[in-house]
Amino acid sequence: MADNLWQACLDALQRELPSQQYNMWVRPLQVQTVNNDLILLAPNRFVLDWVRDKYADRINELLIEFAGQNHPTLKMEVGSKSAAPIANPKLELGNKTAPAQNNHHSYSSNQFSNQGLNFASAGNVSKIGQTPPTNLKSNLRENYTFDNFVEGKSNQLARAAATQVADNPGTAFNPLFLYGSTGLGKTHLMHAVGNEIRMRNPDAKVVYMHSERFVQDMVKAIQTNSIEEWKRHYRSVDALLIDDIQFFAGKERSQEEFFHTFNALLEGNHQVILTSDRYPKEIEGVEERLKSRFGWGLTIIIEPPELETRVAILMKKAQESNFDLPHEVAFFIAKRLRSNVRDLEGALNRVIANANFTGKAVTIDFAKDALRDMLALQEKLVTIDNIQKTVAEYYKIKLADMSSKSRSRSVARPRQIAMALAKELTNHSLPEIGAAFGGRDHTTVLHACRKVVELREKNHDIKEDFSNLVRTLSS
Ligand SMILES: Nc1ncnc2c1ncn2[C@@H]1O[C@H](COP(=O)(O)OP(=O)(O)OP(=O)(O)O)[C@@H](O)[C@H]1O
Repeated sequence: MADNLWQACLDALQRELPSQQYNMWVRPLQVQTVNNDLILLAPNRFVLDWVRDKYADRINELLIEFAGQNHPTLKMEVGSKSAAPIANPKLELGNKTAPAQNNHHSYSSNQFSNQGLNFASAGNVSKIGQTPPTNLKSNLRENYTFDNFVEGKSNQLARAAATQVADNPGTAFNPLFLYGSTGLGKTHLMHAVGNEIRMRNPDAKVVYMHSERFVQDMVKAIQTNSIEEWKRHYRSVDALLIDDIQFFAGKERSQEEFFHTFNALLEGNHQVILTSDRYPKEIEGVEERLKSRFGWGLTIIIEPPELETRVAILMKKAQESNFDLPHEVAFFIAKRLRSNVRDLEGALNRVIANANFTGKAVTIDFAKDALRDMLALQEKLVTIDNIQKTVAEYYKIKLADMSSKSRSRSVARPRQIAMALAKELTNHSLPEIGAAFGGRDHTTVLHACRKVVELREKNHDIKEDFSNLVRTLSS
């Protein structure tokens, strides 16, 4: 009965939530009933807090909807139905038979435990019956940590997933696939996981590698007749981090080797983390079977950071460099440079260098001057014209509808989105934007901007449309 009721809730949540959120937070929950309590068991505190915060209200509504007056009381606890410490093959240390294929949808009792148990054993797995790697360097960049990764809406899920993986390597989400445009922190997060794993278990073999380097290494191994050894080395690591896997495109032999390495690692519950500049299915020139395997764990996008996060990143980076960056200057830079954290960093470094060199006070005018060419480039990239064309194409409406008087929803909504984008992505004033949209009043633009903020909160499709458009326009 409770199972049916929970299943109905699950079905509804699956329809309502973006799949990655559903897979990440809702799917791992187990249900138990005691008297008239419906107890959701979360695998750890982190998931519990998140679900309680974000989804408990909605779950309650669904319970009332499906069970009516006598609906059970919703409770949440950390725990698991199958309390017996089984199910995690990594704990069976002497066992060399391959464990069942890891699948991110099947969570076992101790997969999410924060005890580090899984990992301690993962470290041992590579020592059993295998030659320890001798020539694989970890290549981890120590300065990419969770501590100095600034969290915002755009990267919150990715960061949370990365934290889970660092807590439970090999079992939480395997592989973890992070994708998004260039310079948004994918590499940083990947190293942060690696560093965290190493911090907890200094013996862990964590190897970071750019995919191009992986290919080069493999070619070299073939040339020197050492491919077998090469394979053994890769397959014995506890965590393999491969960056920018879109560079595998067209390299069939490397894909083949990677496919086998990847399977071996997953089967042994060793962690794999991958990044790419696009969604796995969209990577051209990579075999279907490999792409589909990329999606076995958890696939998460990192979006361009919103204004507040951009300001926070600048302030944090300035602080790390012991540079006193006035808040309004950070705000000015963040407002002008929108698409990419790497550019933000570049801008900040330039301001710091100029300030040190000239000894002048750091004001908005100073920053304007120091960043003149960067700002000019950005201005040229995003124009209202461009926004109107892109949005019209995206929604398959006529460009003329951007300025028309039509109030039909199919036209008015895209027009409002285009106005909001113009406000967000250009430096035009509200009256200027109104003028460009068929001579509308600035209050109409303001209304559109507010409406779009509201819609992005409530409506997943619009949220996604908006992000897609920002990405297209900013890249
Ligand atoms: N949220 C963040 N907080 C702090 N620094 C960040 C954040 N996001 C990105 N950065 C910094 O921005 C720079 C670029 O990030 P990174 O190299 O991780 O991007 P990427 O997404 O891997 O890009 P590419 O696809 O080009 O490899 C790095 O120096 C990184 O530290």
